[in-house]
Amino acid sequence: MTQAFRSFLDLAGAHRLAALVLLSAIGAITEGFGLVLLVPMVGTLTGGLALVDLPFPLPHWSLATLLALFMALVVLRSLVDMARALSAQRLEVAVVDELRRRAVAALLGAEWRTLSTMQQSANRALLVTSVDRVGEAVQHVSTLTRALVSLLALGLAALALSPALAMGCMLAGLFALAALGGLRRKARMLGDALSRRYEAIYARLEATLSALRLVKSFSRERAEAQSLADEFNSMRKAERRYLVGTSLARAALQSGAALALALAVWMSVVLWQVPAPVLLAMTAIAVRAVPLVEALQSAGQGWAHAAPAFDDAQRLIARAEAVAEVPPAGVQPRLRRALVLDRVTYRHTVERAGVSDVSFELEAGTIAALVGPSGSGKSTLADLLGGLLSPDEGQIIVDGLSLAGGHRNAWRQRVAYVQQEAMLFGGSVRQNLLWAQPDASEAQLHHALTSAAAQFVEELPGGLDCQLNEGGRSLSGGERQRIALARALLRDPDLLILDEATSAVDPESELAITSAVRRLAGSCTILVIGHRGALVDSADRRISLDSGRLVQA
Ligand SMILES: Nc1ncnc2c1ncn2[C@@H]1O[C@H](COP(=O)(O)OP(=O)(O)OP(=O)(O)O)[C@@H](O)[C@H]1O
Repeated sequence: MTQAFRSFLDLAGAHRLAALVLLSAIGAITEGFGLVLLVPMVGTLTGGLALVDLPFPLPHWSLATLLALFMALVVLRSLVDMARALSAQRLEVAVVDELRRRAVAALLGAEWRTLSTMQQSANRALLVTSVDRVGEAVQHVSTLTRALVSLLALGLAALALSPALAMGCMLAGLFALAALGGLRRKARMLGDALSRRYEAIYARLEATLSALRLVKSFSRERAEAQSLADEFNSMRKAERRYLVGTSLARAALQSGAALALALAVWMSVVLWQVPAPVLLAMTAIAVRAVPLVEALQSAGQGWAHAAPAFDDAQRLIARAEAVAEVPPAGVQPRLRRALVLDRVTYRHTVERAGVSDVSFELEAGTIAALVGPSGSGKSTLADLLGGLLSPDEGQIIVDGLSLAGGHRNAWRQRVAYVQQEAMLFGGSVRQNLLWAQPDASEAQLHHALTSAAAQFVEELPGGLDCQLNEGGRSLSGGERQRIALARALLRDPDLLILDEATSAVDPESELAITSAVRRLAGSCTILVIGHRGALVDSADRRISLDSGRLVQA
């Protein structure tokens, strides 16, 4: 059993699979029974019933009774078919939703160390496109189930009517499916290639759309449009190659089936003198079976083509779960005395240290400026202090409590972070603020805005309810930074990390923010990362890094 099929079984749940198989079986039995009924019907019509010699007794019902029974079977079958289609759809939704839920939960629960190195465009491709392809794969499993069960029922009906003929037809069908196995394997390869194409398209799209300003100012519109078109073309080619495979299989099966049917009719009439009512019912069974064999082949190819999406999703889940964070500890660290770094070393890669052997103590309620040249390890140190990263060596201690295991995760709830590229969400200013503190009162929102020198919000159309577009791009960089600061303040943090948080504001706003931040000193410990400016100058002390090492504390 392949890995993809194992994950399908795991996600589908036994009761949903059982419902699907049961409904397919009822549908198939009804159909098989209806086809067998053709024998007494045709026999009654032609008067040839006496010639029919079957291993089971045939009912001598009137034509009206037979037709009524036939009708009842057709109605029953269409109702069962409807229920089966609904059950297949429920199965698809359940598998897709569960897979997406697991992937999102695994991603969000993973350590920042791994998350920060993942290619997020590949994750986006996976969560949107691959998961949809998983939906297709599930549809193929439903089709396979229905086709297999129907063929089984038709096979039994055929065996009951004419064992020799039935065996011959079954062998021909099996031979055809085996001969087309290569196309199923090819579909799997093409499915893998398609996954890679989707990842490339997402990466390309994301690069272009997030750099539109750059694209326009460098007059790269045509070149970007061309490279996007090239990506889409290679995806279309991958899709077309798969389509060629399925069309080829259908054509081969149809031609093979016509030949097999002609041969079977000839042998039945000339060699075995099969009575006309039986021959007619057998032909009806064969005519019904051929599209089912086709469905089996095309669903097999479809499954093989879509199954790599299952593997991709499971790979992501396994990778993220392998680095799952320890859940937050029950005891939440609080910073009321001191935050201590004790010989802390963090390596981004084996040969690349972010910070090395750093030790200092930060007194609670003070403002510290973390300075140093570009690449000296400031952001790495901020991520360590904020509980996003854990040291490879040494430890970080908050009021005597080491931030190891679940304590580091719990500590993050006491930290607020404002980064240089202030990240706002599409929606109102109010929604952006409440995101950090959902139960904040109106007064708290206004107070946070005032503390962050962001009173300009009151002047925006709608004030707090002013709608921002994606990423808050309808505001200037400085305005975004001040709203981001207000959002951070709403968390009432023990540690506030300001990573170049005033880089985009004008001198007047910087002074306003600096005095607001100074007012916070005492109630909150503040780490200001930057090179220069009023905020850095206002700090109580400077912690200076160079090449990941402490040069002043
Ligand atoms: N994900 C990563 N993988 C590998 N190396 C990394 C990674 N992130 C940072 N580094 C390296 O770690 C070192 C410290 O980087 P860091 O971002 O902490 O510096 P910084 O002082 O904040 O720089 P800047 O002022 O330019 O933002 C640099 O040499 C950087 O190239």
